[in-house]
Amino acid sequence: LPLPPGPPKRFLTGNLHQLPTVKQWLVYAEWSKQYGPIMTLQILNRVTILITSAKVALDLLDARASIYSSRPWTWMLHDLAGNGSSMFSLSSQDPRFPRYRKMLVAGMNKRAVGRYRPVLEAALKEFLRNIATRPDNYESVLTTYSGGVALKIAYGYDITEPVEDDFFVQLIEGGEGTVPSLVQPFFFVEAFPFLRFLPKWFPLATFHRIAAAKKKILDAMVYVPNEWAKKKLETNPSDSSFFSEHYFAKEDGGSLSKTEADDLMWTAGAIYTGGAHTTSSAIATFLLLISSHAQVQARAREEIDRVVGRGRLVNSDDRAAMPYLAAILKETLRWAPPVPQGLRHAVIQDDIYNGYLIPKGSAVIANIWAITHDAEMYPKPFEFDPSRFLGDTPQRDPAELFLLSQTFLLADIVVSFVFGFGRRVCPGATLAEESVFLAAANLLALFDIKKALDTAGREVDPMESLDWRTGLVTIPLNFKFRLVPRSADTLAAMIDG
Ligand code: HEM
Repeated sequence: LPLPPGPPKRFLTGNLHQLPTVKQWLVYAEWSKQYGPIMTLQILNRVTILITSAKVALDLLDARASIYSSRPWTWMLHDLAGNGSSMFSLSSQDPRFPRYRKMLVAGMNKRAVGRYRPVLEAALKEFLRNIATRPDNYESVLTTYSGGVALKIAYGYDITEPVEDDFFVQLIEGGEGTVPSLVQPFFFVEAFPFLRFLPKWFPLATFHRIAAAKKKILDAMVYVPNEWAKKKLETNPSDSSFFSEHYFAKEDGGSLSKTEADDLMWTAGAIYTGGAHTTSSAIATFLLLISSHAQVQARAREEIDRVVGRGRLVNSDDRAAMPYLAAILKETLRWAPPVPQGLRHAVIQDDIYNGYLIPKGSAVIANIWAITHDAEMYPKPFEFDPSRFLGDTPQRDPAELFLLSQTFLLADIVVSFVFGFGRRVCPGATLAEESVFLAAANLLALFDIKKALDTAGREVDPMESLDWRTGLVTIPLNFKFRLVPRSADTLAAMIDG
């Protein structure tokens, strides 16, 4: 059977010459207009299947999740950079996979997230104080918010002031883009593994030097917080976090086995690294969109004032009473999904779909951005229109949570599109939605979110200079907005109190 169609290949190197280096999700979406919703990208002996429609993604990654939930193995990431034990890289057939997922799901499901409420509320106040004074620095302020929540939940770590000097914040910021830099460009060692025996000093062995530099960063992101958390628990065993709960979980009060300690290190690391940049991307997009859609903003604020009044911050219990804000957040995630091409899946056995062969071991990329911009499912996909999720015939929620049993998918949720697919669906989705809701609702409650002004005092369209970061997690770059407190007294009382 043939492979799915795709751009024409060259002898031996296949599509190497066409491999996009920036904003791949846009390029793949463009190709799909010519080659259809399932395509092949072949580089030497490595096959990648690109999916750009919801139907194909759900047919394969959800309906056939038992064979499509692995990760492609790469020499650079798994072997040379030593990241094979990470949750994000682990094969679905590895015996650690169900153990990791079980720990993460138990630690990040709805009930668990409810217990983290005080953490979220403290981080929220810190965030509101920071964004009020440094709106132009939104990227760093947002990373501190989402990274701070993740660090506190994972390890019980409190970010220190000034945040620019906080070692863990720097680790998060420095770690951004490390994994994509190992898997997105094509390294010849992937096709010719014997190259890994080249000595490290050999002039053509640049890949060795890249892998070694990235290994340092990736190791630091897991080992350093792990050692910090262990030390902290020696002096303060009552501290509560994902880490401490597992550290003291032995019924007989004994210490963890090597395997248990390793599992804990990698799962806590997954919360830290998974949570650091994703939520911040969604909130940045919210700021971009809401600052340029005054009517949507006014309607959302009216809803918040009606439900909460002006005397307190919005909290998680208010969420159910705010359908319009819920629609805005769905539309934000649809308009710019934070992980636009998802994480690569891999298929563990030969499969056949619509007369095409999907060979065992192929990487499978479901282009989430293309799916949420499919005009058949979301008419006028480039318009920001929260009302598409309201009324009698709402369009499909791109981040819908379905409750399923723990045993079936090793997650208590299956989420459509924005949070990924099948057995790899994002275990942090509930926490993410909660953190984004709190930030968005309170920004609206406390500030008029306006377009920035130029030197002549005219409003600047934030879309004019807009760009997007290339990487696993994207974020809108180079836009400006203004936060005008609705009442300076209320603001001070709420966020300092
Ligand atoms: C708006 C915020 C977020 C978005 C859009 C998002 C999206 C995603 C996506 C698309 C995947 C890949 C799923 C797949 O392979 O099909 C993923 C995986 C993952 N996410 Fe998230 N995520 C978000 C927030 C978070 C948070 C807050 C955490 C942790 C606290 C987290 C932890 C993880 C982990 C550990 C994985 C790997 C799961 C696995 O490999 O089995 N994410 N996320």
